[in-house]
Formats: sequence, structure tokens, C-alpha cells
Amino acid sequence: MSRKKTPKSKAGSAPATSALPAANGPRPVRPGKARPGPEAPPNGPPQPGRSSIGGGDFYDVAFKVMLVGDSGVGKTCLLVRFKDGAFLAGTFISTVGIDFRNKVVDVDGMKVKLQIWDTAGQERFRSVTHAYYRDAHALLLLYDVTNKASFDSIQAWLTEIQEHAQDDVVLMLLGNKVDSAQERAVKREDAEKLAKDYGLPFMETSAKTGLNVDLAFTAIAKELKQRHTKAPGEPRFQLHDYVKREGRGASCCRP
Ligand SMILES: Nc1nc2c(ncn2[C@@H]2O[C@H](COP(=O)(O)OP(=O)(O)OP(=O)(O)O)[C@@H](O)[C@H]2O)c(=O)[nH]1
Ligand SMILES: [Mg+2]
Repeated sequence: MSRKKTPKSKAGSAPATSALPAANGPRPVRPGKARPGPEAPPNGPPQPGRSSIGGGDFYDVAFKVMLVGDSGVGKTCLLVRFKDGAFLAGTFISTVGIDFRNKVVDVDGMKVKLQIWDTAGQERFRSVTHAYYRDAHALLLLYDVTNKASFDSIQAWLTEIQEHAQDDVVLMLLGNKVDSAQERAVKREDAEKLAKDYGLPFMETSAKTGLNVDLAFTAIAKELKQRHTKAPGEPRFQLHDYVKREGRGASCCRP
């Protein structure tokens, strides 16, 4: 099967329904189901000799990742940091509805395209975002370490995820804005306990400094790719262990 090419896309506002197929395990897009538009990513085994003619990003398999969490926790900034390596300082522009960005990451020689959906945290958009859960292969659930209320909302988000997402969705808890040590309102240990209680991999991140941002997305890509391609008998990728081992503390990366 040939390697596919991602259209050069900017962030795009999404239609009311996703172009990706329904989720059921890691459900990469299948060749016959691709459609034109922002998302037409048939999957296939890795192919050597990738061409870059046309300047686009080629990929072997595509997955859909959603960012969820209260308004202002830093979902858009996290995505921009991952996609563009930049930080959106200054005025907070709250996301309206839902946007997406694509990024192709290399996982053990395979090009994994992540189509990342950035949802609006505001309550009034909740019904819009509900429609997208069922197609998500992975969810990054964010709170803001400087905002206790956003942490207290995590249980409600988990209930929402349980109601709307697929049972086997890959889920990770992220405590963002860990660069703001002075304003910390949520202890790391409290989040670790919550994550343990719910069996979630957990990391603290900073969209501002970039701390653990690439790692969060790469870990998700590794997990999804492995679920998709794992040969019988091959040891499973251990997402929890990977995140624990590779995650860095806030003190390491002050700007
Ligand atoms: N210090 C610090 N500020 C951050 C960080 N991430 C985001 N911010 C700031 O937090 C505010 C909200 O960030 P957004 O990314 O727009 O928040 P959001 O979760 O997308 O919010 P909604 O779109 O309303 O759901 C902005 O003013 C950002 O500059 C971070 O890691 N550190
Ligand atoms: Mg946003």
C-alpha cells in the first residue's frame, strides 16, 4: 500500500460531523473510506522511499486525537506549541466550536498522522463537541495547575468521556501551565492520585516552555500505532511506563 500525503492544511473549522470513521479501538482511516477535504487519510503499512514532491507530509496511518478540558486551561496553546513550536502569549482568544490541525510524527520508522481536534472548553459548545467524541482514538484531558476549579472539573469530564467516547479510547491527563510555579493551585501529588484512581497516564506540561508537550503527543502516537500494527507475541507498548520514564519535572525547563 502506498504512503499517503497530507494536504497542506491550516487550522480549519470543522463541520458538525467528523470526516473520520467511527472509532472502534484505534481505528485508522481505511483506504476505501477516504474523502476529499481536510481529512482523507487512508492507512497502510509503512513504505520506504518516501517522496516529498509537492512539499506535503506523507503518512502511513492516521488517528484522531481530541483535546478536552475547561476553557482557558491551554488546549489551543498546547496544540500550537506542538504543531508550530510557538507560544500564543497575550490575549486569550477562546475557541469557538472546534478546530483541527494535522501533524505527522515518526514512530519507529512509521509516519503517523495525528489529526488533532481542539475543542472549545466553554459550556455553551458542549453539544458541538459531543458529536466528535465517538470518532476519537485518543483524548488529552487538560486542567490548569494554577486553576483549582479546572482540576475539580476533571471528574465531570471523565463522566462526559465515558458517556460519549468509545470504551477503548486512549486517554491521558495533563496538568498544563506548570511554568507558573508561583500560582500553582493544584499539587502534583493530588493529580497523581486522581490519575492513579482512574488508571490514567499523567504528566504536567507547559505550552509556554514546551515542557512535555511533544512527549504527550508522541506517547499517544506510539500507543495508537502499536495497537494498530502490533504483531502477535510482540510486547505491548507500555504507555504509563513510557510517560513516567520520559516525563520531565517543571524545574528542568524554565524559560
Ligand atoms: N503560563 C502559561 N500560560 C498558558 C499556558 N498555556 C496557555 N496559557 C495561557 O492561557 C490562556 C488560555 O489558553 P488557551 O490555549 O486559549 O485555552 P483553551 O483551553 O484553548 O481555552 P478554550 O478555547 O476557551 O477552551 C491564554 O492566555 C494562554 O496564553 C502555559 O502553559 N503557561
Ligand atoms: Mg482554545
